[in-house]
Amino acid sequence: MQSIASQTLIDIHKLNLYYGSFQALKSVTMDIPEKAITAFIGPSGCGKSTLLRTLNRMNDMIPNTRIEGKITIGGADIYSKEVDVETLRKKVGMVFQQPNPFPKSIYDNVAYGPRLHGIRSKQKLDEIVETSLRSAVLWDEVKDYLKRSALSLSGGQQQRLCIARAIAVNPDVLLMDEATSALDPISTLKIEELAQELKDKYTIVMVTHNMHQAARVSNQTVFFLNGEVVEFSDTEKLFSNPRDQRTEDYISGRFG
Ligand SMILES: Nc1ncnc2c1ncn2[C@@H]1O[C@H](COP(=O)(O)OP(=O)(O)OP(=O)(O)O)[C@@H](O)[C@H]1O
Repeated sequence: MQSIASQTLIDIHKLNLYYGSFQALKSVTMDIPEKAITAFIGPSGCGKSTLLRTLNRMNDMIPNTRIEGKITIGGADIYSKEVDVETLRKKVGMVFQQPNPFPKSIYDNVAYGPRLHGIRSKQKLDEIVETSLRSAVLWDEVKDYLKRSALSLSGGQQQRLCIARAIAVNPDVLLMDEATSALDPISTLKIEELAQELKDKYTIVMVTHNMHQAARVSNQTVFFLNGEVVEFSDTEKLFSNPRDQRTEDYISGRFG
């Protein structure tokens, strides 16, 4: 992927995160550019998902979690007391490893967020549902079945529905936590292509176990080890000419 020069949207500064007495993130500092795909890679347990969860405060839901340091998104401190977490999560949507549509119709899944945020007009909701499903490249497959249960869709379709549901509330950021690891290769490819399209409008941060996916899809890659950032580079550079020996060992398959 060619890197694109763009502005920082997410600024993480000296972030420490503790689960009880265990320190899972150690002085993590990075600038994540807007409208690009940033991938987090590293061996199991290195803190990728933990860091991703801090970006929309999903870690608030985990007991005994404590953080130090600062994260700003678009200049606003997301851990400040004034922040309304629901509003933050609207702006910073998330897609998980297992597709998790609600046991509702396809339409109601996408309309859920907009309704929650006060949109009542049927015409407006129809419009949002169509646009979101089109953006998630699912519209053509489901347009005649919008009343059907979301659970009747295939895993790959369900994941695209979850992306449509996240898009429907007009976020700035999309977090993807191993969003393709439960999918077959063709569905995976579709999500990767979709991410490429979505990055023109959204800032995407993805955790992936699959280095090839990071290399194929992302503009920037961050390599983590034991809760620390080892290297943050343009993806092409990180995979072709890593700065750190540990990155080289990891990408060449010597561990992890
Ligand atoms: N809820 C929790 N309570 C206690 N420790 C946790 C919790 N969640 C994660 N950890 C620990 O924090 C460390 C980082 O975990 P995290 O899930 O962020 O890693 P990861 O790089 O995403 O791993 P994986 O690739 O296996 O998903 C691990 O040692 C993990 O055991």
